[in-house]
Amino acid sequence: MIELQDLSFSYDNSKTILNHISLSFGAQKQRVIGIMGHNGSGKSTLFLNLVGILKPTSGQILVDNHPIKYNKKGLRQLRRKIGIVFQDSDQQIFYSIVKDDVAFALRNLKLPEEQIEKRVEKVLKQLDIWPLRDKPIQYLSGGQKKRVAIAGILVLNSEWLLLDEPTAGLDPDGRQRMMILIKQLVANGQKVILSSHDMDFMYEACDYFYLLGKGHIIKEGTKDVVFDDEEVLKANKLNQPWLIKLHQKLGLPLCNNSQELFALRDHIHVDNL
Ligand SMILES: Nc1ncnc2c1ncn2[C@@H]1O[C@H](COP(=O)(O)OP(=O)(O)OP(=O)(O)O)[C@@H](O)[C@H]1O
Repeated sequence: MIELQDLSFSYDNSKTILNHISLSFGAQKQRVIGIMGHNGSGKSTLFLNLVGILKPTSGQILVDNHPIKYNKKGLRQLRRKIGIVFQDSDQQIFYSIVKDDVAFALRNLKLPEEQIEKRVEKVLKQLDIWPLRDKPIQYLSGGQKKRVAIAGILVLNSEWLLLDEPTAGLDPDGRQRMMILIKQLVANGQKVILSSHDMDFMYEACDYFYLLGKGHIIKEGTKDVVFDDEEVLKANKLNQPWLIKLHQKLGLPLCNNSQELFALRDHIHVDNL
């Protein structure tokens, strides 16, 4: 469990980005947690606090009941527990060749080379980038780079994965692959925290949500609770997911995804269309 206790953060003293936030990720056995908020609401800042790159101005973060330690050893332990995939893949790609980049963190951990090769191969195949293994990273597309960045974190097999805008810049196929990957991670027992402006993606991928605005958690809950109020979403520059709109405006059952909705087609009747 990751617990934020009265956490505040500001980059300089002029503006508080996160303001006395207390919450527990994973307390209710959620597997995929969505952080929503408009541009500049502090989602990435929150993620950077969770992985110890930024340190709270006040308050603290506990991981499995232990406060984060900001020394070298403490941060190394934290990285094995919580992995982050940044919004901008270039921020976390170091090596020039795909397979070396993905192996980087494992080599730092001084694992046996044979084990490293096996883990790298498994992850590259899982993400469908095995054929790119010997390619220099600078020749990859944005979507391919994103997958390399994800691979570099997946090999660590951390309990928690933070995905900051994982669908940004991806085509519909890449978006669909990302959804499948999240489901695979959950099936593998891992937990995910993700942020995105793609409300339809968030709706389908996540089982619990936090809406961040003006430094506070404005709303939290399951999809039926958090997407219920269109005005609150609008005020935070977010759209209602289309499945919620169909439910609210046409009285259709609230479905978790399009397949669930289409499976109902013989049983639903829409008046006044
Ligand atoms: N390194 C920094 N120094 C000073 N201010 C920063 C820094 N990084 C971010 N900020 C400010 O902190 C606020 C929150 O930014 P952050 O990137 O966390 O928001 P976000 O919700 O992730 O936004 P987006 O949806 O655009 O990715 C913004 O006002 C931003 O300008």
